[in-house]
Amino acid sequence: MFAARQPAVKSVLGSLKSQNAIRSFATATDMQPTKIGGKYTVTLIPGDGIGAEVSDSVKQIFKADNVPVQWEQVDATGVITGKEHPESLFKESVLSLKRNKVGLKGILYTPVERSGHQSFNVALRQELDIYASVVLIKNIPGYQTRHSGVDFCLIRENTEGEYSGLEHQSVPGVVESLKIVTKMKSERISKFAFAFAKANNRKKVTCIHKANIMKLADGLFRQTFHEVAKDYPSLEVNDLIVDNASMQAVGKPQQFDVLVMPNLYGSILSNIGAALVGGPGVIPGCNMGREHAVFEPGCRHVGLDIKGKNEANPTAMLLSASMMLRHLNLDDHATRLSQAVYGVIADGKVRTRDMQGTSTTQEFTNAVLKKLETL
Ligand SMILES: NC(=O)C1=CN([C@@H]2O[C@H](COP(=O)(O)OP(=O)(O)OC[C@H]3O[C@@H](n4cnc5c(N)ncnc54)[C@H](O)[C@@H]3O)[C@@H](O)[C@H]2O)C=CC1
Ligand SMILES: O=C(O)CCC(=O)C(=O)O
Ligand SMILES: [Mg+2]
Repeated sequence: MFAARQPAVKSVLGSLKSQNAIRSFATATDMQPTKIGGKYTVTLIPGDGIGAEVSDSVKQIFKADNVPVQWEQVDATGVITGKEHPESLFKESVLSLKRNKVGLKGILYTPVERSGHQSFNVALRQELDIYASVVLIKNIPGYQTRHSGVDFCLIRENTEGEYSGLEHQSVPGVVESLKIVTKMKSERISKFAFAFAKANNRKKVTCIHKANIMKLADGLFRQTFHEVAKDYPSLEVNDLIVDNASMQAVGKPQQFDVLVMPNLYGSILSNIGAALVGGPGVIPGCNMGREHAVFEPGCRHVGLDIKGKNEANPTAMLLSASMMLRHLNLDDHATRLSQAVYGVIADGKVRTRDMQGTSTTQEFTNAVLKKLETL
């Protein structure tokens, strides 16, 4: 069914093909978004930093293109203003996502200081069990970077590993930080990666780990990966230590196809991957679970330094929104949106500062709106 609806722009964004597979995987696991009066209700969490600006770009474009989505916006924040503790808004955003099953999200700020609260981004992924982070790293047509021929996909375990948040001080000056790796979660993320690779005609799945040092934790992840691999004999399989993988990603990224890894390595490699093809402002992503799907920029940066400056690149949020539309079976709107965004970048006249341009967020949005009229 999904193969028959291959989007016309697949040569522009091969990842759209991958998005079909993300959707088919999700659909197979019983996910039913809220739909009222022909419109999907989608939770929108703009997030902190540049979140409001890039979400506004999505809202303007959805409205102009008559996308049948109505937003249920929750202005959750990780910033403590002194007036109100952000916990209640965070809980509201989780409830909204549980109701609607589908969300579009910016990034919530997490204080670095010890007295600060836990990451709401991480808590949300754990609460909804959206266990598979999918980030697509692919050259953008018309935007030249050091490497061409980059096209790989990061599948990252999203709910445990180094992000378990379990730390304690045994005695003053000695801290233990627990990295949790379970057989069950290693198995399901490996299965997701292989199913994803097969559905997208990918050829190779690489497990990224540090099993030479973390023999028990990463050893379990790696061993489980190889056990699951036996069910997919048509796919090439290998594994790579994360340090080497980082070096290879910078030096020869064309060798990568689908990579599967524990949580922290996914954060690092998604940042390296972003830098390979255009930066944090252009990488879309999604977080898939059995029941919920939350779409968010793949590089996951809050961008407090450019908040309110009309400077942010909305591409990552727009392409995440396009992935979301495909997940909702709104393929035509999804394709129009990604085609318009890629078209504007390829034209080369309107680009934001992170892509060496001078255009503002709103000017980029206006250019996408104009491009949509031509499609
Ligand atoms: N209090 C403040 O004003 C600031 C605090 N921070 C600290 O940084 C932490 C989080 O920051 P990080 O994750 O390190 O990275 P980040 O959120 O600072 O982002 C990394 C870089 O990518 C840029 N960027 C991200 N998305 C972009 C987009 N769509 N378009 C253009 N540029 C984009 C940002 O402007 C920044 O230069 C915060 O938790 C905070 O501790 C960072 C900056 C300012
Ligand atoms: O939640 C946060 O504040 C940052 C987490 C992060 O770096 C990530 O999820 O990649
Ligand atoms: Mg990160």
